[in-house]
Amino acid sequence: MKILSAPQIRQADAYTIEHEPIASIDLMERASNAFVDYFTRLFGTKNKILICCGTGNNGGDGLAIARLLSSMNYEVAVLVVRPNKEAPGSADFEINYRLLPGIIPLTEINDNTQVPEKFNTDIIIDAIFGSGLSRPVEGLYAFVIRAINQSQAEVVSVDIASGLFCDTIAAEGPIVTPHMTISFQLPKLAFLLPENDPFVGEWKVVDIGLSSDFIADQKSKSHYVSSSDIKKMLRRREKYSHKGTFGRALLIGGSYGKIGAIVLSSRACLRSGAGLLITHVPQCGYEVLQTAVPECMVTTDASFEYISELPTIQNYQAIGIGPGLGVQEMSLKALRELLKDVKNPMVIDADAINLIAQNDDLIDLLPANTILTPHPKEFERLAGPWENDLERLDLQREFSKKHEVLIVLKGAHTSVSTPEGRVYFNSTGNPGMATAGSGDVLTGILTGLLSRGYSARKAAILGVYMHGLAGDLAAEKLGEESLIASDIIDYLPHAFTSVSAEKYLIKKK
Ligand SMILES: NC(=O)C1=CN([C@@H]2O[C@H](COP(=O)(O)OP(=O)(O)OC[C@H]3O[C@@H](n4cnc5c(N)ncnc54)[C@H](OP(=O)(O)O)[C@@H]3O)[C@@H](O)[C@H]2O)[C@H](O)CC1
Ligand SMILES: [K+]
Repeated sequence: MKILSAPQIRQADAYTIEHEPIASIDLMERASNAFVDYFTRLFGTKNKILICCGTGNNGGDGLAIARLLSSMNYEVAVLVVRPNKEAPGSADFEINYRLLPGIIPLTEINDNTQVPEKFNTDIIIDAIFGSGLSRPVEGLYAFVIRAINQSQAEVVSVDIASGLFCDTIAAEGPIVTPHMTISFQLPKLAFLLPENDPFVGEWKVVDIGLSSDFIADQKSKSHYVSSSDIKKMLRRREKYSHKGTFGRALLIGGSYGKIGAIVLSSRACLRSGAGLLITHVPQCGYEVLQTAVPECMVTTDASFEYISELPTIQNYQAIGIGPGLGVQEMSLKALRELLKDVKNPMVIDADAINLIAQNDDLIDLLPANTILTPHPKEFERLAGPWENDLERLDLQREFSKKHEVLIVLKGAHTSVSTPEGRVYFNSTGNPGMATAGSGDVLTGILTGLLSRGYSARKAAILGVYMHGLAGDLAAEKLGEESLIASDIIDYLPHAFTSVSAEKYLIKKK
């Protein structure tokens, strides 16, 4: 799913009005109906609702939503914020203003003295500003937004929190801090920047039927990975296949006290479809691996405690290195040798990333399209510091372009950047997955998918999605609090089957 900028969204709006064709007031009605449809699934008629409206089209939506909810027996009141008494609202705001039934209490606020300290209601629907915000909020609007934020009510924003820009980090000036945002058609970039989290809350995108042709034609550097994107990517295991067909994978890692990391990667790699897995560990890991993962073959290093040398690396479709590796001098030497010899894209994680960050010569040795999977601290070691999330995103894109690698920056909505400078935000996963070993599992999945013959871009997007989906399915059963990395592996089969089952059902129809 593409992420469009605020001007592109405005153009999509105009294009739809002209080419569907549909009157702009009817498009507003469609958007308001889509909002109400989702809202009424969450909140019953017992709630007292206050709808705070600006006088642009976001406010117009607010008025239409008030009318629709009132017709469904919700107890609704409307507050219009209009600093200049004489200034008319947008054309569609004014139409909906005239259509507002008399039974809905309507208050207009024109100056600061009229703003209550806080609002006494169960739910506030925030429709002051939407995608048309053009500058930070001040004056009367700021007073109202502060009162909204101080209220005990559940706050639901229409399209985007009032005061938040669609395409960037939070500006100066007050911004509504909603519990939920119900947004139109496409996610906004602002929803995916962690520091905006207080101004987004939970979010849901509802379809309002903007032209899909127009959206398909738009250029966008940012994408939100949806389940339908994933269904298109997932391959079927062919009937006439054998374990060689699915590729040979090699994992390198583990050190004394950290063999568990490479065990997790190995198990996840096999669960992600690798035909054959060889895991290279220091001698202390031999028995552990053979016992914990009987499906993989194990080669051992000359060293007992650390990786100090390379195994044979020919004939592998994919190599992953890093989990549990440590940053010993001898492991650095082995990594350097590996990077000099290897030709295919690899997966680089954990201490292998740290070693690359500490040794400037290594980054240029990485084969094109190698996937690196840093968490933010590791990425900072690689690419340097940033001021805010938007800068971090730019840094990630630039790093990928400059070094021709994919960066999987782990976190909520893990972002995958490609050498072309595109960024794909993941839509699965939960806070329960912030647990020891979760990253080792991801490395195994990515190595497994690469060995299956997926391109690096597809392996990264698909792998991150499946990792998150397995975590979500595990959390559904086990809860987020107790989730451990092994649970993610245990639920990987369910993740793959849930996506592929849907995919093949669609194909058969
Ligand atoms: N395509 C869609 O998704 C649809 C969206 N709809 C809804 O429309 C809004 C966008 O509406 P728009 O009228 O463009 O913008 P807003 O309602 O957000 O606000 C515009 C007015 O507010 C003024 N403004 C902007 N920033 C400030 C500020 N900081 N202080 C005071 N006033 C401000 C702006 O004035 P300018 O001076 O900038 O011209 C406008 O007067 C979208 O979010 C959806 O909710 C449609 O209903 C359906 C299709
Ligand atoms: K809003």
